[in-house]
Amino acid sequence: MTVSSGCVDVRGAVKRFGGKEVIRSISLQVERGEIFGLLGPSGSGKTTLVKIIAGIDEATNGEIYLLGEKLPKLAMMNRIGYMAQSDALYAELSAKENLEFFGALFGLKGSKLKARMQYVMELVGLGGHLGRTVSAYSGGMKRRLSLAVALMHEPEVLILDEPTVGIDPLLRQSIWRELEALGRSGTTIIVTTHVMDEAEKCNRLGMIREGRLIALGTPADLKNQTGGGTIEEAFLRYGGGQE
Ligand SMILES: Nc1ncnc2c1ncn2[C@@H]1O[C@H](COP(=O)(O)OP(=O)(O)OP(=O)(O)O)[C@@H](O)[C@H]1O
Repeated sequence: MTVSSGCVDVRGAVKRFGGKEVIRSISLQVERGEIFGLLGPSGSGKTTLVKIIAGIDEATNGEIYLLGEKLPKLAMMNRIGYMAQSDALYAELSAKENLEFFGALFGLKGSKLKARMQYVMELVGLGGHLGRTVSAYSGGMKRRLSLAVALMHEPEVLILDEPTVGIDPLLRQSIWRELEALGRSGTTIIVTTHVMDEAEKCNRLGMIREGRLIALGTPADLKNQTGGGTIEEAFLRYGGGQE
């Protein structure tokens, strides 16, 4: 048996939908406690790749290891927090009921469940809105609640698909501070974005275009290698622009 290196180890991942190859042999490793950003234009394959890493979708070819285990593996779901691009919440229930439901799925109950609910809601700036029905939440509040849900069971690996869309700059900053703190405490974070200032906050970045990984490195390395401009310029230099 091959031993996988890193906390997340993607080896030659390929994904085809029908005849169309949307992930074209991507390999990358993410270390424990790293914040790894996937940057790329709309339709480049970011969501498809993170779904494969989260074990929600299966690669057509290639191997994915998470925390040393080869995917797919059902037991890994307890160790992963996944926040999808569209919010998977029960609109007719309150935030508290949503958190209780998802918490229960991960075996949380009693005082632990309650404490965790309070903690994650404070973290995303929704401390005062536990009792409110989700249908009365704004788009940004739903995003924040989705993040709170993903954090409920203290996952070792957190996979976030465009977590800050629709969230105002101030709260976005505070969420990023929390992500950085989670990273420092050992949580591994994979985040997709097309916001350049968020890309700057990642420890390392993978730039994706048309299903291919076109560059991989720290934001500073990627900028230096392309003449010291911005991340956006680096992305274009690596050939990341839209056709
Ligand atoms: N279930 C599916 N069936 C067929 N094609 C799909 C499916 N899911 C994704 N695709 C295609 O795969 C490609 C990559 O899509 P994906 O959603 O991964 O891109 P993305 O980089 O996350 O884009 P965005 O930033 O807009 O979310 C697109 O061409 C998309 O149409």
